[in-house]
Amino acid sequence: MNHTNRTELNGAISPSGADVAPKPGPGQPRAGGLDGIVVADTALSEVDGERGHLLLAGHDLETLSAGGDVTFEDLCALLWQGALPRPEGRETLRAALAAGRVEAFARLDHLGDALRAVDAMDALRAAVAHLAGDAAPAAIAGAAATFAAAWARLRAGEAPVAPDPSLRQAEDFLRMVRGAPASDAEARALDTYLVTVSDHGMNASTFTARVVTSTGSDRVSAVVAAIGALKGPLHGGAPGPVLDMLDAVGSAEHADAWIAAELSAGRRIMGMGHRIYRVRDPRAAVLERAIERLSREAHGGAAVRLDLSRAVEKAAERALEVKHPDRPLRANVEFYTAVLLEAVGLPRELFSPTFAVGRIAGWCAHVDEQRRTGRLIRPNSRYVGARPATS
Ligand SMILES: CC(=O)SCCNC(=O)CCNC(=O)[C@H](O)C(C)(C)COP(=O)(O)OP(=O)(O)OC[C@H]1O[C@@H](n2cnc3c(N)ncnc32)[C@H](O)[C@@H]1OP(=O)(O)O
Ligand SMILES: O=C([O-])CC(=O)C(=O)O
Repeated sequence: MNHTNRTELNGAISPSGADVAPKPGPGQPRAGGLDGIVVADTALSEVDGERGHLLLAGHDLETLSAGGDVTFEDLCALLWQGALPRPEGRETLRAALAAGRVEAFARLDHLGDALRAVDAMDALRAAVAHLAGDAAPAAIAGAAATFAAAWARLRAGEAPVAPDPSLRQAEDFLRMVRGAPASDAEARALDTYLVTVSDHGMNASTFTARVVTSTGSDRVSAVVAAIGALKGPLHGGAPGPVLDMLDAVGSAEHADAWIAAELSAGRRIMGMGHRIYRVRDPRAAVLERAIERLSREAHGGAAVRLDLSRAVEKAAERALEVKHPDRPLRANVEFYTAVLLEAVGLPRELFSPTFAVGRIAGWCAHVDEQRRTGRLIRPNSRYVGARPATS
């Protein structure tokens, strides 16, 4: 490792190269998390953590999502082909994702016990692993929606619902999970969610997909590994626990006491904090607006949840500011993910797989970009174990 790289690694190794890990000062990154290290050039997304902006392939997320009519298919075109589609391109992608769902449904009886896993992310990981290694992005994305929905049906003791290839991914996913058509307002809210989580710089699961790709491995291996990374509670596993938290708090007047008890027990508040954002995650506001829109158009119940979540968010912000005055810990995307996905009628066990259904768009785009522009990703480690005794 050269001198520059030594200092880049979070200051974990001193500029002199000595094996000393200096204790980080207040607000300084700690060792081991690769904070601040650029591992790839990408044209897919930019996360501005200081100002709270997310750019998706040249489009500001807030602008992209403002009308609530950009679909997951549009976003796939943007990330996979570089531009939002014209109407006929939209139709091509809709058909490709629908074909992926239909092919996956035909495979359901050939997945061994994959869909009998107790955990939905275990099931999704095992089921996606059955796809052919270099399956096309739309085939993987469509299959993920079918597998996740089939898992939920089997878990509820019901038969999986066959896809309807005339529908777009968001409306068919809701239909396959719930066994009844979704309203237009619900499908549009889910589209906004899938678009919002589709890509996010070098997050842990995307990095995982790029590392796997960098070895020359195939697309499905990269996506399977990424699903494993997304599963963890510090990444895509947070929204289910956010809903558990809202249930446990119950009403706004209990929020401060509940948050204080969690923090004094040494637990983290799910849906709060972020590696990159030092302000509120801009996606939280986008999802909040989508929930408001949905509650105006269809679900009055979502408004009640929204009020409670805002109260809990404020209580968490206040308590975390006292506990970590040097480290802004604000709401991240997972906080309002929980409220939105509940409002469109998805069970909480399916929140992380639904995140994966959206993020697969980004993973597949990164796999292709890594193939085009990257090289083997292989950082260094520093040995701190025993050495043979010298005579
Ligand atoms: C899609 C996504 O992946 S968004 C993230 C979803 N995950 C969550 O919401 C889980 C809760 N949040 C967290 O655990 C963190 O904020 C993370 C993992 C998201 C980012 O963490 P990092 O940048 O690695 O910060 P790190 O883990 O170093 O934490 C810094 C300090 O803040 C504290 N902290 C960070 N987040 C939280 C939180 N949500 N609640 C309580 N304390 C927190 C840590 O305990 C640590 O305190 P210490 O210095 O006293 O040990
Ligand atoms: O960027 C991150 O580290 C986590 C995140 O918010 C995401 O993957 O959407």
